Amino acid sequence: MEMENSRLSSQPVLRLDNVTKAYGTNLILDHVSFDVNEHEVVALLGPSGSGKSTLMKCVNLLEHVNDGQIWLGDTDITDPRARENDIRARIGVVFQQFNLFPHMTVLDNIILASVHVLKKDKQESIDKAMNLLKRIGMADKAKSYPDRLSGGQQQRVAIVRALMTDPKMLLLDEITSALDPMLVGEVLTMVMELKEQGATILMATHEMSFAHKAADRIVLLRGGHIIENGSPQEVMDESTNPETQEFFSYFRNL
Ligand SMILES: Nc1ncnc2c1ncn2[C@@H]1O[C@H](COP(=O)(O)OP(=O)(O)OP(=O)(O)O)[C@@H](O)[C@H]1O
Repeated sequence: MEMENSRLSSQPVLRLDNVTKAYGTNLILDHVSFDVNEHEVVALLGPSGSGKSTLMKCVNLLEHVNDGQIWLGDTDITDPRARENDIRARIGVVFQQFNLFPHMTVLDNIILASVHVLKKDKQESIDKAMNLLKRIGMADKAKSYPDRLSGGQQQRVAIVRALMTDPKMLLLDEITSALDPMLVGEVLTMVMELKEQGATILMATHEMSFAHKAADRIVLLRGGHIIENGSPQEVMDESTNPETQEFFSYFRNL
């Protein structure tokens, strides 16, 4: 029994095991394996078209893998018997485009899944949402509609919404890419605060200096393969792999 417990406690929150994904004959992810451990922030980097979004979609069950497994704790979420709603509640997802419903207030957007999918008590959900909004200084926007908010505020509301189900981890897919550069900072500050509070995060990003500062580990994807998996220092500063150097020099020269 003790053995069993120690095995469970060292289990990663997310494990990709030889994940392979093709669109038709176009192989996008070729036996991709890596872990995200508890309280770890992992930045998924790679050139445009390298498969970052596809990988994120496979983890969020928006796409099916062709081969390999994705484990969320001890659940194989690629198993067709896995319950999609249960899994989605355990992973908080934020995408590049703010996906708030325009016809609903900020508060209604935030409590929607909690009340209608998880069937939580409405008042409890409202209290929780208001607490989260207070923490990011946006309680006064609860009754506003999304189009009255800046892009940065909308994205922070989307993060709050993702936190409502107390997910095991957050999946952040290019969450600052559609933002005016002036508004990127406030969203990244919120991600940094979540890291400091111990959140487990997998984020695809083009913000290299943020990845260097915030990530515990960098996973670099190229041509459907992981070519690096190490600390920001190892991967971004010290790697001698020419493909890695070429990728980061492109960003340094921007
Ligand atoms: N639904 C789809 N059907 C067919 N091909 C697709 C589909 N979605 C993505 N692709 C292809 O898969 C490859 C990887 O795309 P993906 O969006 O995952 O890359 P990415 O690394 O996220 O790129 P970016 O940094 O530009 O967002 C691309 O060649 C893309 O054209």
